[in-house]
Formats: sequence, structure tokens, C-alpha cells
Amino acid sequence: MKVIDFSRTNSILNQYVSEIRNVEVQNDRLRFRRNIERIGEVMAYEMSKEFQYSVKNIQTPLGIAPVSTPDNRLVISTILRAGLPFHQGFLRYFDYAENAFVSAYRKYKDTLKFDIHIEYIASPRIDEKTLIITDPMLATGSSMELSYQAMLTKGKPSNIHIASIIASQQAIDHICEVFPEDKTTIWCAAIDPEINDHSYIVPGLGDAGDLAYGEKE
Ligand SMILES: O=P(O)(O)OC[C@H]1O[C@H](OP(=O)(O)OP(=O)(O)O)[C@H](O)[C@@H]1O
Ligand SMILES: O=c1cc[nH]c(=O)[nH]1
Ligand SMILES: [Mg+2]
Repeated sequence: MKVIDFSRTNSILNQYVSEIRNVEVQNDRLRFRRNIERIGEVMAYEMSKEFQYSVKNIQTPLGIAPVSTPDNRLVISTILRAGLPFHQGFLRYFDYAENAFVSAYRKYKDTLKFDIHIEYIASPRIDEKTLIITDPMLATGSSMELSYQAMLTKGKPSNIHIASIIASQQAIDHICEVFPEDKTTIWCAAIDPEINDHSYIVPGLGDAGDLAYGEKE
């Protein structure tokens, strides 16, 4: 499976990642959400280079201009809640994309053990389309796996892009096992080495949903 890790390349993306990780900066919710959006925008631009293109002859006021534009039919799917600003970043660039939303949350049995519950899905048909699943955090990879299973009730995509910001090495390994190898690409801004006993990514950034939208009870 193709895994693209942007932290290996020097670019302005790393500035945005440093700010969402930084305890001195990340509590500014507006900046946190905007940085997540900006990472989505940059990632969307990079991802667009992998799409299929064909030349269209565009009528200008003065003549015909041949322009190569993408042909992929995109569905951007997002895992609530933390995925929302990331989704928005992709949608700013892929303005013709269809959109899907899946809810996934950790229901704790005690302080360490939890199940992931999927209770809501709103999606178009995804047959023969390019499915982009956006979620800024991949800790165990279970929310991504279960959300993908839920999306498969809406059809069979031709190819899949998993977009995350911080992924644990464990999540990358898990996704490589459970997603179709030949048609999946993982995009992330960084891969961190560990998850802790509470299944939080270390060093990670903390709870992305809470940082974007406030704590829940
Ligand atoms: O890889 P996993 O171990 O499944 O963990 C990652 C999930 O955790 C976060 O959501 P969270 O459950 O915190 O919900 P929230 O976005 O509502 O805060 C994140 O956005 C992922 O969906
Ligand atoms: O590190 C983590 C793990 C799950 N969800 C988060 O927001 N952060
Ligand atoms: Mg959360």
C-alpha cells in the first residue's frame, strides 16, 4: 500500500502541524480549526496530482484553450466530529465533490476500554467513484476501519484515499491489513511511534475533537 508521509518533506505544512501540536498554541480553537483546514487544502492539492486527467477544449472569448482537468468522481467522507474542519479544507479545493458523513465515537466501558459506535451515515452511492476518507487522527485505526465498512453499504469505490494528519505506526499497520492493498493510498502529515494505555497517540496532539469544538461531557 502506498503511504505518503508529508513530514519527510520540508514544506509550510509542517508549520501548521507544529501549531496544532503545540500546547502553547493549540488552545486557540479558531487557529486550531483553521490549521486543520489548511492542512486539508495542501493535502488536497498534492492528492490531485494522482488523479486521472484528460484534455478538454475550453472556449475562451478569443479562441479554444486545451486544458487538462481531472476526471475522477470524488466523494469526500468524514468521520465526525474532528474530521469536520479537515473535510472543509478538502472541499475548498474539490468543490465538485460529493460528500458523506459518518459518526464514530468511543464509548468507554471503563477508563481504558472502549467500543467504537457508528450510529449515523449520510452518503451518496460510491460505486466506481474515488472515495477520500478524512479523519485527522488515526490512533488504533478502528474508527477508520469501521467507517469504511459502513461506507461499503453505499457501494464499491474504484479507489480509496485515506487522509489523516497524525497517524500512529500501529494504525498504519492496521490499515495496511484491512484495506484493499491495490487501490488504497494513505496520506498523513506525520507518523508517530506510539499510542498510550488510553489509545491516544504519543506525542500526538491530544484530543482533536475537543480542541476543535470543546470538551464533551
Ligand atoms: O483510530 P482510533 O483509535 O479509532 O481513534 C481515532 C478517532 O478518535 C478521534 O475521534 P473521537 O473518538 O475522539 O471523536 P471526536 O472527534 O468526536 O472527538 C479521531 O477523530 C478518530 O475518529
Ligand atoms: O490521540 C488521539 C486519539 C484519538 N483521538 C484523538 O483526538 N487523539
Ligand atoms: Mg475526540
